[in-house]
Amino acid sequence: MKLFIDIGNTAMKWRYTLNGGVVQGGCRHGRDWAPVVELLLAGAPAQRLVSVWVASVAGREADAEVTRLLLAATGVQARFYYSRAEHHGVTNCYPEPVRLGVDRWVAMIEGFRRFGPCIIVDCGSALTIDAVDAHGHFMGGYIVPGLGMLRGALLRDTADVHIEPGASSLGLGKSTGQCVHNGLLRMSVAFVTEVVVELRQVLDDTCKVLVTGGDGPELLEAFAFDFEHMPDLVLDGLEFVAGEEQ
Ligand SMILES: Nc1ncnc2c1ncn2[C@@H]1O[C@H](COP(=O)(O)OP(=O)(O)O)[C@@H](O)[C@H]1O
Ligand SMILES: CC(C)(COP(=O)(O)O)[C@@H](O)C(=O)NCCC(=O)O
Ligand SMILES: [K+]
Repeated sequence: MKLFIDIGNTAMKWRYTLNGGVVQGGCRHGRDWAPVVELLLAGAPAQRLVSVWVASVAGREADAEVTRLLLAATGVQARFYYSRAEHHGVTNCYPEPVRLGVDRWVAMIEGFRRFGPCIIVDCGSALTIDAVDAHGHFMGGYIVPGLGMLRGALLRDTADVHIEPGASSLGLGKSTGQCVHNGLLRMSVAFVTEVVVELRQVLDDTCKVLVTGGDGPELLEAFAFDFEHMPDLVLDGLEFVAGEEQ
């Protein structure tokens, strides 16, 4: 049985693969790693764990702690995949390739492998948009705060903005909560839409747009362009690149 883990800045997502079967889970981690690893292991199928591969953007301290916890509990040494200059036909445009978030990198490799040129929208703690052309060149991307971060900033930096959870739409808000939810949704959707429209003039107007990330379901309701919702794109990419490593 193999274990693949995607550690972002808000949530940890995991996937066990065992002779054809797949068991997945995920939760917000709050950077409290012990209970999250415990939860991850509690959901493990009763099979011998042979390998653990991790794609993490949570920082080296988090990586070391998760590695320690997994080793103590399973005896297996977690292996970390990091962004690089080129892999599986995708070339990295960063001057220092390893600085590119590995979640973005493995998503690009998976997207290019399956669709060729693609635009990847990851609605995570940060909202990222990345473009890969027909030659596998990572053209570049954008990093902006995700919906959770935007709401948090408004709450933290204002005295009278109190946000109750609520559905969001693109319409004018008629309460503080609605003004915030709808405003942040509209701002995020407008940004993504403008970039997609522009990139589809450069890449190809049928270029696939792949939407992933925890806030994906909320944003894609409002997208007016066609897209593929691929909530497991990062885990899919990690499983692919890990499978090719010895
Ligand atoms: N289990 C969860 N319950 C509610 N919201 C979540 C959950 N996990 C993630 N989110 C929301 O999704 C966003 C994070 O997306 P995700 O892609 O899961 O995280 P990461 O950035 O850690 O990869 C945040 O805005 C957060 O509010
Ligand atoms: C941009 C990110 C924070 C997104 O991570 P997430 O929202 O999934 O937590 C992550 O890809 C990252 O830490 N990147 C490193 C900087 C870069 O990609 O340029
Ligand atoms: K992510």
